[in-house]
Amino acid sequence: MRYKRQEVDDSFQNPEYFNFSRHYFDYHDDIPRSKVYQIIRMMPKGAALHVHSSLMLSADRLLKLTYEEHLYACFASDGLKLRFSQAVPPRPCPSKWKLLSKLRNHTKNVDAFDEKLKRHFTLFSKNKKHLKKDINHTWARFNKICRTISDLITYRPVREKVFYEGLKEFYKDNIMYIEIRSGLPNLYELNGTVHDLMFMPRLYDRVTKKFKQEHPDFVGVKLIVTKRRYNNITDIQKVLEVARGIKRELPDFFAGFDLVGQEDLGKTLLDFLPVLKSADGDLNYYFHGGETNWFGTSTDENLFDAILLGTKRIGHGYALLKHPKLMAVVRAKNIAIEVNVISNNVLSLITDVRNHPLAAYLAYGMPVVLSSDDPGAWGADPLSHDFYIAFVGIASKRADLRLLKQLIINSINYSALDYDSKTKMYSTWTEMWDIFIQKVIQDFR
Ligand SMILES: O=c1[nH]cnc2c1ncn2[C@@H]1O[C@H](CO)[C@@H](O)[C@H]1O
Repeated sequence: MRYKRQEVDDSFQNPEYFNFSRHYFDYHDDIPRSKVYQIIRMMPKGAALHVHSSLMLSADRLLKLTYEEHLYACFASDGLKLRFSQAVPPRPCPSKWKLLSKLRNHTKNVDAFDEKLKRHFTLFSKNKKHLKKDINHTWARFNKICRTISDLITYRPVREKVFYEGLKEFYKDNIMYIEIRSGLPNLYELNGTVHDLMFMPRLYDRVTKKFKQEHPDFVGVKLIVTKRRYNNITDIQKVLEVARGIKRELPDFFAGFDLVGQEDLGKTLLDFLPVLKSADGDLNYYFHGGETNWFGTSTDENLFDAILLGTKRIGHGYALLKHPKLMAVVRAKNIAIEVNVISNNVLSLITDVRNHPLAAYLAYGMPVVLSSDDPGAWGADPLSHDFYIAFVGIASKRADLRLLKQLIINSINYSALDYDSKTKMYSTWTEMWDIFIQKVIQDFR
């Protein structure tokens, strides 16, 4: 049984639906019709502090970029491979590299072709079959998507557009400031030139400055350098050196370092302790920690090491609720938990959003910020969908605008901005908030 459209906001709370699991995918198409959502969309949202830059942009926009010239495609059993090239790419392809423009021209139904292509850019699917599979299966699908998108956007001209367009989508969602996580790939040009690792942060910094010039009320972007946690300790050591280099060259743009990828299957912080510890204070950490629904595993125990290593915030912190002593430490040390509800739902940690520990974190008054992780891959707005699900599906029914306001203030407070920038951002945001409230009163009375 499905709820009626107009009941979408209430349906989370309606006892009639208590027996039905509330997966984000069930609500996805109805969310934009909700009045609460429309208000949240208009709301000035402060900062998005947990976002992977390669998955910021919507699948629709990515699809448009596949219309760029010189794009070759290879449909392989382990996913779609893409490469911009003047001639057939020298990379191996189990089938055959083909120009995407030619494939598209030869198809009878371009819309159907594009719709199918888009499925390689998003985990969102109305087909629930895969929801019955386990976390590792979901992650395997997700990793495929990450690889295909990464292929598309490692081409320098496309990456510039992706980032600019991504900023635009965030700005339109009324976000003023973003902390992006990026693994710094080596970008390439059509003539085969491959850029060094410093090229990406410089490009991001330059595009941000241009965007800021064109949107003076946008506060900016900072970078958290990442490396996948299946790498070995030497790789981590190398990227920490690169991170130090970025910090020296772009001190205002650089925020810190993090490890990414499926935490359950990857290496632990403890595995990298010798190199992470030697960084002693010269780099700020923003570690993922406890992105698991297991208990007593190396993944939830990563939380101990993240905190001992002085992490400024904790990415996800899903398993923190099972560690009351750590909860107390997190509160005492004022370490924000970066909650990404939709991500946890889509990546199979929970099948029903109401079971998210965010409810308890809010009830206990824990320092929480809401973010969206990979909104492009979820078919979600940059922050609005996450705010909507958190507000309507997880927070107390008695919660009101004050909760939303507090979460936004937290996002400013726990950002990597310096004190003066936070103060300035807060005062601009307050003005925007007042205008927003007036508009809500006018439009939704
Ligand atoms: O929820 C998450 N936890 C850990 N890593 C993630 C998550 N979402 C995305 N990434 C990682 O960010 C990179 C983007 O290309 C990928 O390495 C992906 O695994």
